[in-house]
This record gives sequence, C-alpha cells and structure tokens, in this order.
Amino acid sequence: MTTPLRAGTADLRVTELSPLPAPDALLADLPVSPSGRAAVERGRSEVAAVLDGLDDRLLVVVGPCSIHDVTAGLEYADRLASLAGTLRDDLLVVMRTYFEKPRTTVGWKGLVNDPHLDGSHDIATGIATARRFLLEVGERGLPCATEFLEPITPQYLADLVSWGAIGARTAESQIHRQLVSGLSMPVGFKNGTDGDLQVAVDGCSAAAAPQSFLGIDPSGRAALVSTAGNPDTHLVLRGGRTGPNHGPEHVAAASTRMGAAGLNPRVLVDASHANSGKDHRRQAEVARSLAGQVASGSTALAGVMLESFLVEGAQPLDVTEPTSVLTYGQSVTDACMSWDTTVDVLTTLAAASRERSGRRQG
Ligand SMILES: O=C[C@H](O)[C@H](O)COP(=O)(O)O
Ligand SMILES: C=C(OP(=O)(O)O)C(=O)O
Repeated sequence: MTTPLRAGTADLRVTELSPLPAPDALLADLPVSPSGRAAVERGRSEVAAVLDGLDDRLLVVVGPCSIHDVTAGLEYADRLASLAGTLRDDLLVVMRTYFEKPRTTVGWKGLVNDPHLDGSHDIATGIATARRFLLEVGERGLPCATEFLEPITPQYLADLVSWGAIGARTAESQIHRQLVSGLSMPVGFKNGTDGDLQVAVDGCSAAAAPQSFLGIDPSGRAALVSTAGNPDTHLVLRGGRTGPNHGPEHVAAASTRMGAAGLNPRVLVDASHANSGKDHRRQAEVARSLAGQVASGSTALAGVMLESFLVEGAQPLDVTEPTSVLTYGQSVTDACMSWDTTVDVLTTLAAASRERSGRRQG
C-alpha cells in the first residue's frame, strides 16, 4: 500500500511513499526475551567498563562488513560465540551486525534497505529481518555492534545493540551527533574519510551534550526528541585518504587530542578500511601490529575493530542480476578475513591483552 503523493510544488521528484509499521508494532511482534535483554545490558556495561579502563580486557568488535545472508551470519555468530567464550578472560568480543551501509556514491545499502538484494528495497522486511537477527545473536550471549545510519532505524533496533558506530561519512553530520546524544549504548565516532580526526572529536563533544531535534516516537509519529547526552562516546581510528593511522604514534596523538578536549582518551583502532587499504590480508597484518602495541603496554588502545566472515575476500553484488549465485559466507561489501585467520588474530590479540594485564599487575 502506498500513500498518495501531494499535488502542487512539493514531492515533484518523489516517486512513491510507502508507510512502514510503527516501531512499537515491530517490538511487540519481535520482543526481546529476558535473557536477550540481560545480554544487551551486560554487553553495554562491559564495553563501557573497558572504555573507562575499569576492565583491562581488550575490546574486539569483529564480524562481517555487512550481514547479507542471515544463515551464514548466524553460522558465523555460532563460531564467534564459542571462540569469545574461550578468550573471555582477555578479550571482550562484540559481533559486528551491520545492516546499513553508507556508500561513497551508490551501491547496495545493506539488509535494512534491500533485504532481497535485488533492488526492491523492501525496507519493512529488512527492518524485521535485522531485528530477528539481533535477537538470535543475543540468544547466543554475544553483544551486538552496528553502525547507525538512518536516523529512524534506532527506534526499531537500538534496544538490541551494545555498541554503536557513527561512520567516517557521517561523523560530521549534526543529525548523527544528535542521534548519538540519545542512544543508550557506548558509541564510537570514526575519523573522516580524509583522515581528519577533528570531525570525530567534535562529534564526541556534540553527542555528549543534551540535544533537541526532530525524530519519531515509538508509535511512528513525528516528535520533538530531547536527550540527556551520551557520556560513553569515543574515537575510532580507521585511516584516511592521507594514509593509515594505526601506528603507536597515531594512537598516542589521538589519545592526547581526545584528553585535551575533555573526552575519553582511550581509543579503538579499525584494522580495516583505510588502515588496510580494504585488503583483508593487510588487515590481518595491521591487527597483529596492534597486538604488538597492546603487548608492549599501550593503555591508550582500548579496542580493535576487524572485518571477518566465513570465507576470505569479497564478491561483487549486482542487484540487477538477482539470479546470480553468491559464494556462501563471503562478504558482498568490503573484503573480510577468513574464519581461520580470525581465530589466529583473536588468539594473538588475547595473548597481547594478557601480557598487558600482567604488566599492569606486575
Ligand atoms: O564498510 C563498507 C564500505 O567501506 C563503505 O560502505 C563504503 O563503501 P563504498 O566505497 O564501496 O561505497
Ligand atoms: C563503513 C564502515 O566504516 P567507515 O565508516 O570507516 O568507512 C564500516 O565499518 O562498515
């Protein structure tokens, strides 16, 4: 069912308006169980404790660049839940469950926007599929991480998320900063695609402040949203057009800059994106060099982000060719490390975290 378009001077380039179910209706259809809610709450407080240096484990945000196939995503979640349990004394593992992709120009915008991967943009199904996926991952005891892109999506999904990101392409956006000021979980701002840190530093400051802005309420009505500000914002270094920024000198400089602005000086480093040139082999090398920084005692480094799936690399997705066969467990967006490499990298990061804890205690 679509809404008739207005005649006159507005909507001349709008081709269709289709109402979506209200957030409350979706939450009533797909409620969180008591154990799922406990997993979200535990995830949020553990992430905040790591970021505040109260828990000396290393935070690892790891998983596919995007979820495009729920079956493969849940197979990955099963494997990750088991590995996270083995490494839990040294690593706090949060799974990347990314459903909204910001594109440099155009391309598939993720499972929420186009769940059938065919350009049909069945967003109602996309939001429900993403919510079901988050519920399933939560039942496995794994906290979930996601990037918030559309300002309306959090009303449908945010109650199931333990760590949020504002990406490099939106860190400077007032809309996203306002949104973060009302989110209930710790949120990392990425540096800009050009490598500029200041947009992310400013993003953290703006999101820490109370804000008033336009949004929707749980019944889907347009609403004035007033927020208290988010005290758990932090910086994520992801490299930029000028080069990578994962080295110890970059981490130290970024930490100093955050501290000078009165913000959390402990940072995350994304081993992928411009820190790896989107090359999954290089990503594993960067992750191992970050393990070296942790092992040598760097307290500025609170966590690491990794893009990983069952099968290494990436495959092209052509939404105009819906019949084309995709390789199971391989990314359709950025190249990911294979599962075997992920096990090796997480084991190395766990050993580094253990060594850092030993240094602190010794
Ligand atoms: O994380 C994924 C991508 O880096 C991001 O969505 C941009 O992708 P694009 O440059 O291929 O559009
Ligand atoms: C899009 C992403 O990263 P960035 O904003 O750093 O490009 C991502 O992590 O999926």
